[in-house]
Amino acid sequence: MEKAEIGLIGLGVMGSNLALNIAENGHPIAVFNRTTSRTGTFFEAAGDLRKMIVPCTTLAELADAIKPPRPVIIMVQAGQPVDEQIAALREVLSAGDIIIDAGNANFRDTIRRFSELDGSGLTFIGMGVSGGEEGARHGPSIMVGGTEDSYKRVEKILIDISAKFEGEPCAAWLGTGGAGHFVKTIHNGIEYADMQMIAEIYGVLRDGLGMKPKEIGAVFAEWNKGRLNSYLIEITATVLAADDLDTGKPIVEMILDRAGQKGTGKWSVIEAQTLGVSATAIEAAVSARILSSLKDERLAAEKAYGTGGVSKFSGNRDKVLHDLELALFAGKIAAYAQGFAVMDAASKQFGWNLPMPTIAKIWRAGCIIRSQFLGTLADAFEKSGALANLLMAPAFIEMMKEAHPSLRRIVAQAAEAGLPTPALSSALAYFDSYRQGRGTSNLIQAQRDYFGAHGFERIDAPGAHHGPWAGGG
Ligand SMILES: NC(=O)C1=CN([C@@H]2O[C@H](COP(=O)(O)OP(=O)(O)OC[C@H]3O[C@@H](n4cnc5c(N)ncnc54)[C@H](OP(=O)(O)O)[C@@H]3O)[C@@H](O)[C@H]2O)C=CC1
Ligand SMILES: O=C(CO)[C@H](O)[C@H](O)COP(=O)(O)O
Repeated sequence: MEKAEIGLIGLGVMGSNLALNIAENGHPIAVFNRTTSRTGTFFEAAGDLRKMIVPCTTLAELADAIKPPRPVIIMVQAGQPVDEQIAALREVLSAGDIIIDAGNANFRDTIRRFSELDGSGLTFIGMGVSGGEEGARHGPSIMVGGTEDSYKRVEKILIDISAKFEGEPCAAWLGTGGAGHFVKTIHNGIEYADMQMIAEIYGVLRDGLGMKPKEIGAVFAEWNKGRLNSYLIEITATVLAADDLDTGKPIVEMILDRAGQKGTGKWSVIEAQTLGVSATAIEAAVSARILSSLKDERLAAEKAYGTGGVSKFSGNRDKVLHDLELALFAGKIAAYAQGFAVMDAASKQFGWNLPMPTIAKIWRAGCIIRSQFLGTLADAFEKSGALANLLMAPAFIEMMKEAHPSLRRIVAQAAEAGLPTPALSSALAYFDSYRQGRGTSNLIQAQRDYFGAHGFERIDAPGAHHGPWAGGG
């Protein structure tokens, strides 16, 4: 076989599928994995695609198998392993070659890696990839950060392997430096919020309405035909309908209620706070995963407090179901408004000039949060240009006006019933705070001035002022 066009390190879930995707799209690829037996197993299982794949047992072999200038994708665990692979690649690559980190890197690490590679002659790209195993194999959403020129050098391969939405590729250059990994991080933050709000609605259906998994699955399947149409709603319906092969019981009932997390949700929240952007639904989703991990404490607390006060939902069931659908939709709007506000602030802070309509468009297919809603969102950004907040786009004002009364009823009834809805409640509080022209921070300012002489602004005169308590705090 002629030399490969590209190399890939890391044949785990994502790397192996990306490699097959690249090969299937007609690009010969050289592959390497730390545990070499995995490379052999991968190659054996590649079937007809073997003719497009060069399995390598050392990085020197990998470098030698690729036609210069050599692009090499690193798809390993984020963090130290990426630094180790970059250091090892520097020994075997030469000027003009391109290192592409395609894992879920912290964008601050990506920025550091750009500066560490500066002057080395090597080009670096930090690239977010979403879509899980299936996306990697058949078309992920690809978010590229680096110079536009370096993107151009690998654009053909990335476009070929990406998901397509009505023929449009879901891969794009988004900005310099850490832009691609930042956008992927916020994608995941939104993913956390989407998943948490779906889980909260599942909780209301299970504990508030007493429904069984298959019935709940049918509700989600029905919702998937409407405004909530999305990959996450679709898989929720599928998961709820599935039975455990060992016990024959619904599989969800056999799964421990303790959610894992690898860091991107937490990074979203840290960056939102650092940038001074309110992202309460995402914060609540990360916190909910943290609380979920305290299984033993939660069991002890249930024993201490009992479940007294936890009651069923009342009222007409069809009406409650309709409210739940709209509540989830309203919560989704608030979470996306927050995620895009965080990206807007980061774009300004880091000078990325992030293209919001493009981001919404490349998330319409391939990625975990793909949905019909993202098309509406892309339209809103295209029509409105720069938006202070998605909640101010005319189409979203209309949608939120219709949906927020349902969110209010569901959050209120869930609170009465003793059912936790942290992300939905936070989304509602965010919306109510955002649309409240006269808030309550005047009192906070008065308190701050009282105890710390911090001063406050007056509504009727410019400048800094102190209250009549000055000197007495
Ligand atoms: N799974 C998913 O849905 C998604 C994952 N990602 C990101 O993609 C990246 C890879 O994830 P995924 O494929 O799921 O992970 P896996 O656990 O399936 O595979 C991890 C890979 O990393 C390699 N690796 C781990 N540590 C080292 C090291 N110190 N040096 C060299 N290689 C190492 C492993 O090699 P070995 O076989 O030798 O252990 C293996 O090839 C991560 O950054 C992840 O966050 C991004 C989008 C979706
Ligand atoms: O990037 C992804 C999806 O977009 C990965 O699946 C990621 O692992 C999800 O995050 P976490 O493991 O923290 O739930």
